[in-house]
Amino acid sequence: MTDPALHPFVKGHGAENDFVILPDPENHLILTPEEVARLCDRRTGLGADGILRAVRCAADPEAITMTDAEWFMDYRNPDGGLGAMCGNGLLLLARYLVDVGLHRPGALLIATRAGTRRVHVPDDHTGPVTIDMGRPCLSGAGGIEVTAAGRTWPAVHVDMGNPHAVVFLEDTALAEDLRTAPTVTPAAAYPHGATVEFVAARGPHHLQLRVHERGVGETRACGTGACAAVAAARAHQPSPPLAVHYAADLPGGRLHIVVRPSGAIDLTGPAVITAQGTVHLTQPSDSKLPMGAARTWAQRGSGESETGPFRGSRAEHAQG
Ligand SMILES: N[C@H](CCC[C@H](N)C(=O)O)C(=O)O
Repeated sequence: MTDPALHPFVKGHGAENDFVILPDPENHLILTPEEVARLCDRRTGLGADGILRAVRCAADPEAITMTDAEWFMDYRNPDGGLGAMCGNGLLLLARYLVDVGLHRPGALLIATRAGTRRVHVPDDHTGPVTIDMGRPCLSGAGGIEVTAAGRTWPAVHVDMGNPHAVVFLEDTALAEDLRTAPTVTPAAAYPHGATVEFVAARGPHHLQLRVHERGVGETRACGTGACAAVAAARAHQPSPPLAVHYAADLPGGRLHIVVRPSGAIDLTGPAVITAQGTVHLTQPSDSKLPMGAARTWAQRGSGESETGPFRGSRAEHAQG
């Protein structure tokens, strides 16, 4: 008899920005803020910069009316808050869906609270993944300031589907200790908080970043943050006649940003699955999935599963 509170999970990261994926195709799980905080705790839980619940849009009456995507990324911050959009998380979720045969490699649409994003996943299970992140929005509050380590700097507001305040420094070390959240003013401009990027230019198309993420803390990398930094760096430039490639170096690794003539931004980065298993959920799902149903990682690529929760062949999901 399986414990109904046990649920399959997959762990992974993009440039060391790490996440727990909870497959929940039929939208059964009830994730409370307390459950999310416990799962993300690096001692009492699995440890992560966020939770990605993967839900078939067909199982969410609201989602199915708003998107052509087959899957919805329900992103949660470790403080228990809902997240609208997560670049590194979306890279990882797309890799997971392709690697376990739930979607064919190539282009796939994934719905988020910030809208639907088109993702490209190579069929080699290891190469970098790319997201069309859409156009950044720099309009909105002016006079943004960020205070950290007792110093205050002007900042550029960028919306990537989630809010960012970007500070340019000679050296990112000047931000000093980011274990305390920077203060962003005016507070009214960010009623639900903001992710703060500290950026140093290392070349005309090469940025170095440190990021303090809303609801998380300082992370090793931030996909939407890297895009926001590039958008802020180009705040006074017109869209380029040809695509422009930026390298964004973060403590956890390099992300690649391409600014297209349309003004839309592509994010390309690594997506590495590191573990799978089962986890005890204190809010047991009413899932019908017997524990043994967890699609094993070893089955990836076959597309066939006798027991997986997402039964069916790769061909069946090919229409996805
Ligand atoms: N925690 C932030 C989002 C950061 C997402 C970051 N991990 C990324 O890769 O984009 C928020 O609540 O807006």
